[in-house]
Amino acid sequence: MKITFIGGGNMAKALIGGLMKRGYSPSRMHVVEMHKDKCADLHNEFGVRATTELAAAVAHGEIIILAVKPQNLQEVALQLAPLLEGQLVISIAAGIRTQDMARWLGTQSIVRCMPNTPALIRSGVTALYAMPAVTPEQCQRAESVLSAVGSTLWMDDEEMLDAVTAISGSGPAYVFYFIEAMQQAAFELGLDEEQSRQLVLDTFLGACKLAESSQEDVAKLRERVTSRKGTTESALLSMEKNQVKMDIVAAIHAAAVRSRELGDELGKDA
Ligand SMILES: NC(=O)C1=CN([C@@H]2O[C@H](COP(=O)(O)OP(=O)(O)OC[C@H]3O[C@@H](n4cnc5c(N)ncnc54)[C@H](OP(=O)(O)O)[C@@H]3O)[C@@H](O)[C@H]2O)C=CC1
Ligand SMILES: O=C(O)[C@@H]1CCC=N1
Repeated sequence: MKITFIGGGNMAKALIGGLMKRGYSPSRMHVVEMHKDKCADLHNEFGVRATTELAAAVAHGEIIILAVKPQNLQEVALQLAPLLEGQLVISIAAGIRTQDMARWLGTQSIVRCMPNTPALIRSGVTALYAMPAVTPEQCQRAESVLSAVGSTLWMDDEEMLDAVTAISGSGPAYVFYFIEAMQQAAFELGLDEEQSRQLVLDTFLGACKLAESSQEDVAKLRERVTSRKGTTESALLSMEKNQVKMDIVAAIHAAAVRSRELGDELGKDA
């Protein structure tokens, strides 16, 4: 399957890198990127053909992946519309609804999905939504691309993609933020950089593996770490006092609101 990415930024790179680790040949992937220096970087890093010219790259692709910022999507879709020859279009853009893309692109063969950056190491998770006109075979094609870089799940209700964006699309950033906080604390407590990296990352990996392998609720696993009058209790009491959990929940709601706002603001014709 030949894939053309429009937009060669962070997420396109994560998908290209992940697909290559899965064995996709770089010759099957073309990228249209508006910055010449980024085209050169993409070619040097992945060996893919990267160009500023839309037409030839679109003709090459059996699947077109829209990987530009939501703010650039309408412009790209309008340029793309006359070049399409029945290809499946997959959008990874946050917020932008399929009915708006269909109007701009002049096709209903559209799958909207939300991957995340761990796709680079084939540990991503992607939720997908297909417009009703997308055939089962096209759904299978979309799934085979995204499942090459991690797990996948289909959504019946497109609105749920705003929630997915807030949870797993943006989610790696929340995890990195927590890791940064723990590394700062480790440094302040006198551990060196290498020691903090090992202790913090192995703690995250170990806790996630334990949660994944356990049938129990994560709250139960947390309670098991928390000895009465012990160290964890002190930390968790401090977090509760500072409403850390409530703040995290509120922050994730803000991300979902932003996803819906992007759809409302950018879905209107300019
Ligand atoms: N980053 C992430 O973790 C995730 C991102 N997404 C979605 O993926 C999309 C891309 O995000 P991300 O990779 O982070 O963004 P980036 O800004 O890193 O990448 C987009 C690239 O496309 C370029 N571009 C803009 N207009 C055009 C055009 N007309 N033709 C070709 N290239 C163009 C941009 O240039 P310039 O910078 O000048 O605009 C930029 O280099 C977004 O819609 C985002 O919502 C989805 C899941 C996760
Ligand atoms: O921050 C963003 O808008 C994009 C979508 C999900 C992750 N990054």
